[in-house]
Amino acid sequence: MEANKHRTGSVLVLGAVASEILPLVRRLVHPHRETTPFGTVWKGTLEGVRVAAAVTGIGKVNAAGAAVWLLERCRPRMVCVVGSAGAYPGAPLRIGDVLVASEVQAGDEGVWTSEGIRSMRAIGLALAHQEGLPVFGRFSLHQSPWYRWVRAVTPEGDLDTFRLRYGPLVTVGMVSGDERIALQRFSRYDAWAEDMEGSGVVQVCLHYGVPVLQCRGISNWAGTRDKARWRLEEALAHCHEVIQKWFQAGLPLESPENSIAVAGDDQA
Ligand SMILES: O=C(O)c1cccc(C(=O)CC[C@H]2O[C@@H](n3cnc4c(=O)[nH]cnc43)[C@H](O)[C@@H]2O)c1
Repeated sequence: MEANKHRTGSVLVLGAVASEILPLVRRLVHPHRETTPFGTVWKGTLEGVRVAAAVTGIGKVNAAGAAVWLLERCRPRMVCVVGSAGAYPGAPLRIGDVLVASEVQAGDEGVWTSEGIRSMRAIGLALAHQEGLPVFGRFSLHQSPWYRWVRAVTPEGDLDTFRLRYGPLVTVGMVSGDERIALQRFSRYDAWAEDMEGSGVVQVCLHYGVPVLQCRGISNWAGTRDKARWRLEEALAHCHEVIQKWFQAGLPLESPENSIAVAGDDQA
């Protein structure tokens, strides 16, 4: 609490379904609930930081729509997407790990011909622009001061019961339905895990110039449809453990750039 006593600005946290957001809502001081066209948003404070925590609905259209609606109204200093993801077999992840996205790919966009799939970059169509430069299907997050700050306060490695990893995610409209598709996607995208919302939110945030992070607990192997083999609750609990550490470390809402060295020193 002390670290954030004089902080201004708010953080917008987005999750597709209630179970991805409620662990955070339970920690909010004086939560106030509102309804949006996309779902519910709770507003309150956490560790002295104003937070809007919203359920968006599944898929990138719902997530992007909710992001626009809330960005317009809440004007947050930064956005954080939370939830679960399916790890690709072969990726350096275990079920229960937490993956913070170093980049998010828009996995559905491109051209699909009989000869194969061509990416947005290959066909020269930009999805957005950043500092005047075209951004195709890969949104890189690792250059942002926020990403560097979270890496400093929660370094990659073993925590008590799981591992925290920083690496690439891909967002897809159709989830991998079997291991063959999951393996194909692992080699096509060079991503470690897939989700269904991330790129939609990241793309919207790029248009608004608002920094964004994505933190997901690995609940399953992509391609595994049998929910009995998923560890959703555990993955979400671990994801929220990581987010909680960021709040406790005093999210640097004004200037993450100036706080990186300090955060790094804290880990020494
Ligand atoms: O019914 C299925 O076969 C099936 C397979 C994968 C995912 C689902 C979902 O309903 C996912 C909902 C939710 O969770 C995220 N998520 C978690 N694991 C995965 C995955 O392996 N592939 C894609 N998304 C995943 C996703 O972001 C959704 O919000 C159903």
